[in-house]
Amino acid sequence: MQHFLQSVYDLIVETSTNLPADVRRAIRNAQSLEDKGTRAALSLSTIAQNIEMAETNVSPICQDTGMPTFIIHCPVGADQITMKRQIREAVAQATTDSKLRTNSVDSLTGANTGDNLGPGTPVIHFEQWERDDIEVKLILKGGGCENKNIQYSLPAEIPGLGKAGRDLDGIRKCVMHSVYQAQGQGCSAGVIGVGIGGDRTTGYELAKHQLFRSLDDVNPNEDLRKLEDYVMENANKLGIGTMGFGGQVTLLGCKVGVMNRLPASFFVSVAYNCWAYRRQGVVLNAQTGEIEDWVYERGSDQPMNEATQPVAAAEASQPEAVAAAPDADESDERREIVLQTPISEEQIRQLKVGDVVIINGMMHTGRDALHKYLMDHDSPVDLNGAAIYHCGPVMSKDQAGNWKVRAAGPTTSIREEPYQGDIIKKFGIRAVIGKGGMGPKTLAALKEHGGVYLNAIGGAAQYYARCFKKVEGVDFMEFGIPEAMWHLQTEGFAAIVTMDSHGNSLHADVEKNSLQKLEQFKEPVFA
Ligand SMILES: O=C(O)C[C@H](O)C(=O)O
Ligand code: SF4
Repeated sequence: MQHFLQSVYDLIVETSTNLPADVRRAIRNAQSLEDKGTRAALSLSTIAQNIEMAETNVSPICQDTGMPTFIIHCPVGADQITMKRQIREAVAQATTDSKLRTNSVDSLTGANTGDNLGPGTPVIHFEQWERDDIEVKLILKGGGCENKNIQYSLPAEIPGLGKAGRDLDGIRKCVMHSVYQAQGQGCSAGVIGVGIGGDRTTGYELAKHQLFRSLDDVNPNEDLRKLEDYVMENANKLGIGTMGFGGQVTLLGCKVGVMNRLPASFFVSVAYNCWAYRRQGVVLNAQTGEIEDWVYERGSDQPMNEATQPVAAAEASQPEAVAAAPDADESDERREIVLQTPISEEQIRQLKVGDVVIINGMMHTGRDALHKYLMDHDSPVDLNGAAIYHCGPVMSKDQAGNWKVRAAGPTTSIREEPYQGDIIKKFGIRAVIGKGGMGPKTLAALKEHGGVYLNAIGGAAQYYARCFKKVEGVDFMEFGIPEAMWHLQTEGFAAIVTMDSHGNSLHADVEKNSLQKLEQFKEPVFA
C-alpha cells in the first residue's frame, strides 16, 4: 500500500480541478439549449471557460472546495486505520498546495484549522465488499449549494403546489419545489440527489449518495425512472436559468433513491449540488495502492472550448463581443460600463439592471465575519466609493513571499442581508459584488444611498482570479483566509447589474415569475 497516499492525493487534485466528462457534457448540452446572447448563455460560456482554465492551471474550479467526503469500499482485512490516516495526510497536503481551500472551521469560535482537518472533517465512510480491489470515491460539495438542501416531511402543504401526500405525486411536488427554492443561490444549473424514506439522517445520506451516480445512467426502478424523467423535463420550465438570471436550463440532473421508513415518518430529502459538481473516484490495487482505473470518465476526454463567449473578456481591452450581444428579454443593446474605484454616486445612478460592469482599481473582500464585525466597529480602510466583494478566496504565498490569489469566485450574498444595508450607508460603499442576489433591505439601501449590486458568475474562480493583479494587503487574518478582508488591485472584473439604485431587482422578478410557473404543476401527474 506504499502508493495509497499519493493515489488519494491525485484523486483530490483531479476532483477539485477537473470536472468529469458527464458533467461537462450536461453543461455543453445546456449551452446548446440557451438562446444566444442572453445572460444565461453568456454565463454558461464563462463557466465553460472557467472549467478549461481550472484544468489547465491544475487549480480549483471553484474556490469553495467543499466538505471533502470519501466513500471507500475495501476487501475484508484491508487496514482502515492506516488508510484513514493517509487520507487525512493527503487532504492536508492538498490544502498546503492550494488544491483545497482551508475549509474546516470551529463552529463556536470560527477559528479555521488551516489544514482542512478537525472534528468531523474530512468525512470518511468505509464499507467492506467481496472484490479484491479498493475503490475510493470523493465528492467536494460546496457550502452554498449545501445550504439549499431541503427536507420535506409528508404530508405537507407545499408553497405554490398545495397538498403533498404520502405517495409518488406528493414526492413529485417536493422535488419540483426543491428546485424552485434554490433559485440561483446554489449556482444553478444544478444537480439534485433525492432520498425517499429513511429517517432524517439516513434520508439526507441517501440523497447525497445519489450524487455519486453517473448523470447518464437510467434508474432501474420504473417509478423512480418516471419521476426522474418528469423532473428533468419540467424543472427547466421554471425559467430560473443559470445563476438565477432566467433561462431555459435550471437543472442538469435528477437522481432519486428510495429506502424503507418508519410507519410514522415520510421524509423526502434533497441534496442540491451546483454546476461545479465535483466528484470522482479511483480503483486501487489493494496490495500497492496504485491507481488502476478512474470511476468516472475524466474531464480531459470532453473539452469545453468550442464556441465559448464569456460574460466579458477579463481584459477590459476586448469586451466587444458582449457589448453587441442583445438580451432575449430586452430589445436595446447590452451596455457595458467600465468603472474605476472609488466610484461616484453619479456613476452608480446611471446603471440599470442588465448592464455589464467592468471594474478596475481596488476591491475589498468581505463575507460573514467581516460584515458582522463592521456593524459595530470601524473599517481598517476607507470604504467611501468602494467595491466590496463577497468572496472567500484560495490564497497562498509565492516564492518571494507575496500573497497570490489562486481561486476567487463569489459567495452567496443573501447571508449578508441582515447587515448589508446598514454597512452600505455607514461606510459609503457603492458596489456590492456577489452572487444569488440580496433582499428588500439591501435593495432599499441601494436606492437611498446610491449603490448597486453586481452578480458575478458563481464558481468561476479561475476566471475571476486572473483579474486580481496584486494583493495590496490583508486585515483580519485571525478570521482565517476565506473570511479575512483582502485588498486587491483589480483589472477587468466583469459582472452584471442585477439590483440597481432605482429599486429594480432581477432576483425578485425571477423569483416571482418562477413561483407563477411552479403553480402550473399543481395538478396530479402520478395519480
Ligand atoms: O464559501 C464560498 O466561497 C462559496 C459558497 O460555496 C457559496 O456558494 O456561497
Ligand atoms: S460558489 Fe457556487 S459553484 Fe462554488 S461551491 Fe458554492 S454553490 Fe458551488
